[in-house]
Amino acid sequence: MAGEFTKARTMNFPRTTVFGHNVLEQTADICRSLLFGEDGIIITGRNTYEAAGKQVEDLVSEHFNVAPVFTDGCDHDNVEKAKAAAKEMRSTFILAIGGGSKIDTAKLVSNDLGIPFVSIPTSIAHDGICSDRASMKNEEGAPLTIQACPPMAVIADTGVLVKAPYRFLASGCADVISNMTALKDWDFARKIKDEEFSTSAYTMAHYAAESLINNSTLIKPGLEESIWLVLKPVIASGVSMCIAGSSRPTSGSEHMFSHALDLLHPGKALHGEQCGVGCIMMMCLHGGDWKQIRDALKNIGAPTTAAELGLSSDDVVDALVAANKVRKDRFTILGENGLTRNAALNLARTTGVI
Ligand SMILES: NC(=O)C1=CN([C@@H]2O[C@H](COP(=O)(O)OP(=O)(O)OC[C@H]3O[C@@H](n4cnc5c(N)ncnc54)[C@H](OP(=O)(O)O)[C@@H]3O)[C@@H](O)[C@H]2O)C=CC1
Ligand SMILES: O=C(CO)COP(=O)(O)O
Ligand SMILES: [Zn+2]
Repeated sequence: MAGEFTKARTMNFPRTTVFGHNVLEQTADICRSLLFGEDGIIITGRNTYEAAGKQVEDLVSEHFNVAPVFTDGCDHDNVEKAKAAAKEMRSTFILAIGGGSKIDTAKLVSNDLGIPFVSIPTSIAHDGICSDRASMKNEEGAPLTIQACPPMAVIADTGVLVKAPYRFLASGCADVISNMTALKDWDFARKIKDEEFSTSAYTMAHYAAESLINNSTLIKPGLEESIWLVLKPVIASGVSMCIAGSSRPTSGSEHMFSHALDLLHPGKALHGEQCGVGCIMMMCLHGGDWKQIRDALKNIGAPTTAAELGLSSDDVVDALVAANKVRKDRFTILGENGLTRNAALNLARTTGVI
């Protein structure tokens, strides 16, 4: 006889996602349609205020009373600073205008204070612009991923994004392409460990990565059309995490390699760039088409070698050996014991990473 049915899930998604040319101009209307109260804060940075923050402030101030709060990276002090400003302003909403650090700060403030936020990216260096997960640094500077709120709305203006340094876009593409090995790891963990699995999250994350691989020759610097091609997969990748209720569809052994690099050799390369190179190597371990991953990254202009990441051969081998210890509860192709130094060296050499 079947047991009692006990399954239950909550999925939180962005309610409105607007992207394309000049969509920034819709910000006030979107805030009004979401029935935001009168007062709000803008979490932004010095560069990103210039790139879009000031424009948004001007656009919404006819209807709302908003004040910018300038933050740096997403850490405890910056989150507390933004929280204090939101409380002082009796803020009923937050506009996060910037890269991942500003959007992640807003996710945490929104979660802690129970007020909605709008994600207005000025660059797309990874797939966190519309996900419900925030990445912050702990007191030792080590990265920490926290379940938080997804944005109530995403407003991604291709005219703004095309002006950001191209390196960010290439990194964002690499982060999404790296879903390919995260998904193989997830399938592997389902088979070996009977891990909970979501076909819908899998399919969405896979579509996102495949679409960027297929369009890789069309993604170029200075082209608004390229941003357009990248946005939907990036959003889909974020939504796949909201469906799964974890980063499982988008973060596997390749992300563990990147997290290991952040711990051992911080600040050398961007998150997505590291995940892309990790994906080449982990795809080889899975026995998959790693050359397809490498070629797509090359077409886009993302790094495919240690040297392009600013790393030595030893740095890469160290991170490969450490990768399985980064998140022990996430089973991947690296297994429980990880790679030996020799195996790591062979893998990095075989794939031309070193
Ligand atoms: N939530 C998630 O899933 C993930 C989150 N992360 C987190 O995201 C953060 C990194 O995010 P990332 O997006 O790389 O960038 P950041 O928010 O750190 O921004 C990087 C730099 O780029 C500048 N910048 C951004 N947009 C523009 C623009 N249009 N023109 C000129 N300069 C610009 C920023 O300026 P300014 O100083 O004004 O902000 C900043 O100096 C880290 O905190 C990391 O931990 C990483 C991976 C996944
Ligand atoms: O970067 C992510 C997805 O691209 C999130 O992954 P983590 O949960 O490993 O931080
Ligand atoms: Zn990532």
